[in-house]
Amino acid sequence: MSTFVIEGGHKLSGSITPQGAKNEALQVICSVILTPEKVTISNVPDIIDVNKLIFILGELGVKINRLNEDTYEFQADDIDLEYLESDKFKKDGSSLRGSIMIVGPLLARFGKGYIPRPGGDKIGRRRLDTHFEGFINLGAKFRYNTDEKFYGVEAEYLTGTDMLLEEASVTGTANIIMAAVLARGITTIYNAACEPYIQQLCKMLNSMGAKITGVGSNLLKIEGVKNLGGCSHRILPDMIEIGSWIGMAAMTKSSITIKNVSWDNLGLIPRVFQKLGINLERRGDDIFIPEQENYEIQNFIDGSILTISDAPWPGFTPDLLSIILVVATQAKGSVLIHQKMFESRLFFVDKLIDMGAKVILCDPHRATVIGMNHESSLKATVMTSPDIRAGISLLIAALSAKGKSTIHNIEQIDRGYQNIDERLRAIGAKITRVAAN
Ligand SMILES: CC(=O)N[C@H]1[C@@H](OP(=O)(O)OP(=O)(O)OC[C@H]2O[C@@H](n3ccc(=O)[nH]c3=O)[C@H](O)[C@@H]2O)O[C@H](CO)[C@@H](O)[C@@H]1O
Ligand SMILES: C=C(OP(=O)(O)O)C(=O)O
Repeated sequence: MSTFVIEGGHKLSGSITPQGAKNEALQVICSVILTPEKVTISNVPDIIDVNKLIFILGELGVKINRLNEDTYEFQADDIDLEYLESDKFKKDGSSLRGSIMIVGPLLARFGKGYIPRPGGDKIGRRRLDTHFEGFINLGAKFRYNTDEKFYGVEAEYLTGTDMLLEEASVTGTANIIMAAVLARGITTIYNAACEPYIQQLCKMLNSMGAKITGVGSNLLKIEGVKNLGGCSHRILPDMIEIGSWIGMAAMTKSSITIKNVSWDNLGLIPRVFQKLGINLERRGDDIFIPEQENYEIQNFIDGSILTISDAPWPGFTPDLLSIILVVATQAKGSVLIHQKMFESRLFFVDKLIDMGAKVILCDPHRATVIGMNHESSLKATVMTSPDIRAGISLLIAALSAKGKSTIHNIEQIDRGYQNIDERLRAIGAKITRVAAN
């Protein structure tokens, strides 16, 4: 377990460039399984989760050629399906959430897809029903080994159909799309997730020869094709990282420019930070955040207290709520944070309370934050990162706190943030990585 030691209370300045999006990378890298031809993907983030997925593809027999630091060429022309039944795969596949998305493409192209219960953040129940109901609708046979927690789907071929998803699951939608592109006939997916990650996946698949319409909406129409070919694809900047840096600038009273953010793909993200009173300017495709001594939370028009909650896209992403919460601790005013999707993502507020933040955890889904308007700073402390977004939120809290904080279990942060300590040091953060013995 490695650790960050952070000396807080220093202003940051300069510019930071977001990495490629983790959640898009996990989808588009899985899609290379759909074709025997070469696929080139650029702006791939160098993070633990993505590297684990690339490793799994390599074990599956995909040829992987790293063309430069962030660009890979993949070729799935000699897949070893036996690996899927090995103990090794049961271990490798369960180490991240994104591995679940190899199932759809494997099923579509090879007639079978297996996966151990995937990992990812322990932030409450994370069911996979949407994925497997989708495959079953396309004609696959499903089995689940409860002892081994091992899922499997098989089909000689898949047949397009109309389906209405019970929930707009992000990875579930991606998985079903990747299965349906090679199915016989037409599939419609209603209540589809439509995050930029999904839009990017659809654009990439279309450039490989798929026929997907409705991209960006919650109703997708997919006309199955016989084969897909190669393509080149560039991953968008990581919108969750961008939100993290906006929050970090406000909490540390710093002036920061976030470069090349692909503003048009950020949805409500800038607006929600503005509701906390944070000034930010669009400059070309950059976001400039000026130094601000204070930021004041806007109430609703009728004067009632602001609520910020998550919702499937184009609603506000749940992955930024922990960051919004920490930033609110130093705002002027109060806000209710309502994390609707996940059951255990707000428990980290105990650490913020230890640091002096005024937060009431109303129940596992809701927390009221009474901002301190920077009148007293958070106190440095020792903490452990429970999940990726709580981890970055605690890191932001530590950067704003007076004194030396320690964050253990930073692998949880590294799995989604590339070289974070080095990049933050470049803009003035005093952060040191202490490797595990
Ligand atoms: C690798 C990856 O891409 N992970 C993301 C993906 O996870 P993932 O695809 O695993 O998450 P899902 O979209 O399936 O659902 C997340 C949770 O929200 C609940 N739910 C979902 C949809 C809905 O309409 N109502 C609802 O309550 C689900 O029951 C589940 O508990 O999407 C999540 C939701 O944006 C993000 O937090 C994760 O970062
Ligand atoms: C919850 C997240 O990731 P994962 O789905 O990989 O656990 C996240 O990125 O915030």
